[in-house]
Amino acid sequence: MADDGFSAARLFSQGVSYTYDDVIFLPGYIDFPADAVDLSTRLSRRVTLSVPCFASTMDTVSEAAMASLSAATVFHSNADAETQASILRAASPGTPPPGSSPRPPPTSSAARTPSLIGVTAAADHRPGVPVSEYMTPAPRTASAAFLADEGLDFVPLISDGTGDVVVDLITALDVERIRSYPKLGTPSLGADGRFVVAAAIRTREEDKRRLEMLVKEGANAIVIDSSQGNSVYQLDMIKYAKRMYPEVDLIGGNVVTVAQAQNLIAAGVDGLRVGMGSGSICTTQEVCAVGRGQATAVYKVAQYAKDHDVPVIADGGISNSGHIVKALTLGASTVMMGSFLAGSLEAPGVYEYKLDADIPNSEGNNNRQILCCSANSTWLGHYCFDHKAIDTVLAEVKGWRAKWSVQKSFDLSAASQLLRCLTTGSLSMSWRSYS
Ligand SMILES: NC(=O)C1=CN([C@@H]2O[C@H](COP(=O)(O)OP(=O)(O)OC[C@H]3O[C@@H](n4cnc5c(N)ncnc54)[C@H](O)[C@@H]3O)[C@@H](O)[C@H]2O)C=CC1
Ligand SMILES: O=c1[nH]c(=O)c2[nH+]cn([C@@H]3O[C@H](COP(=O)(O)O)[C@@H](O)[C@H]3O)c2[nH]1
Repeated sequence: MADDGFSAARLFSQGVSYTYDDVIFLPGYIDFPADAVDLSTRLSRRVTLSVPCFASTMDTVSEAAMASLSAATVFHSNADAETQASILRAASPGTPPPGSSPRPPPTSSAARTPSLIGVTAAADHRPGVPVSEYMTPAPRTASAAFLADEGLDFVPLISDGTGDVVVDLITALDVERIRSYPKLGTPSLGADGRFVVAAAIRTREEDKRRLEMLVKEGANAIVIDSSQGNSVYQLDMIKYAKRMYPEVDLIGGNVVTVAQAQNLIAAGVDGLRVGMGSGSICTTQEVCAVGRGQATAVYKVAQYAKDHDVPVIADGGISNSGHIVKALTLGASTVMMGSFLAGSLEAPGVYEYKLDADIPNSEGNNNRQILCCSANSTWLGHYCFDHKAIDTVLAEVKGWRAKWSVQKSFDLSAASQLLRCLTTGSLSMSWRSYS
């Protein structure tokens, strides 16, 4: 076969560090449909994911709702250990999706474990009337047609063989998502049937207690969260965690060089997180003068780690689907994303809209004003040069809010955000060509 390209081995041995945007791949040959591609991968040695993307350990991105994304999420440690453990607990599949407020379905109270006898819709509720008089008998299937026919916004999911115990609620939104996006409809589930979740710890003494609580809450993997993983503190924590909880996968990092990776792998990590200064808000390269172009870092670490069967997470700097393709092609098993998912419905942060506007000041000149507003219209701040124009500004904001509600009615879920990326075809094409 004619080869007029430049191999990765050659490219990355020139003493130059490349970012994602510095490299581009040559196209291969397509002989398969996009939906034939299996996107499943490994987060770490023993934890598998249905898609190769998951959410960053950041308090603006990863809390319980993000776990309903088909990929995994890493719960941040910017909270006390109890709060973090409760976020992990809330991520069980029995937790209703954000924004929905399903009422408990009627159950028979005679049994010790309540068993399901029917479902009701909000409009049906009649105070003082026994629920059995207006409920619909318990459905066995959750289909879009069933929901529409019955006028319900959710149906309960009943476990097999345990006496009609309700284990989950399937909402109309879930059904719609599964129907439109069959690939992403397959969530990443652990052996216990719960969403795959990981949680972050740091390397201080008090993190040993945090670690214990997170393991008790069923974390599938623990991420030791540091901008520079190759430290005596992290090595000690890895050894401690592996000794105390050998059943839990441990992800170390962050690293960008083979020397760093060597130390962490020797200490026993099951996964490596790669990226120093690659994140959208990262200041490591400016503040600490260390780091590496993310394409080079992923390639170098992944080359070494694959010989030790340690999956690599490419962390940070993903701002388009091409970056995901590049990270995976260069050897990462998954990508970790912060800003890419921060604006989605599942993210805990408030929506913040920044708008530029030309608004006349008292002298009749136009001043550029930058307005910041959260989704519920709480002012986060505004910067205008002429305070007398504030009334005008507020009037403008009113107009914009109308537009925002239209914008918000678009599907901004993290799942669809990812799907748009993963179904572009470029991913499947490159995967097939380069794997
Ligand atoms: N990927 C990236 O490039 C970056 C990520 N971050 C994120 O910011 C957060 C904080 O990261 P870092 O500042 O690196 O946190 P860190 O906790 O790893 O380090 C902070 C400082 O504490 C020291 N330290 C850690 N454990 C210690 C112990 N047991 N005894 C004494 N000293 C100890 C470290 O040596 C370091 O000087 C993390 O969430 C990280 O992911 C921050 C910067 C860059
Ligand atoms: O310099 C930093 N200061 C911070 O406060 C910080 N918080 C997160 N991170 C890192 O950025 C990653 C997410 O990057 P993206 O938004 O580009 O996906 C994350 O996954 C982290 O590796 C930080 N870096």
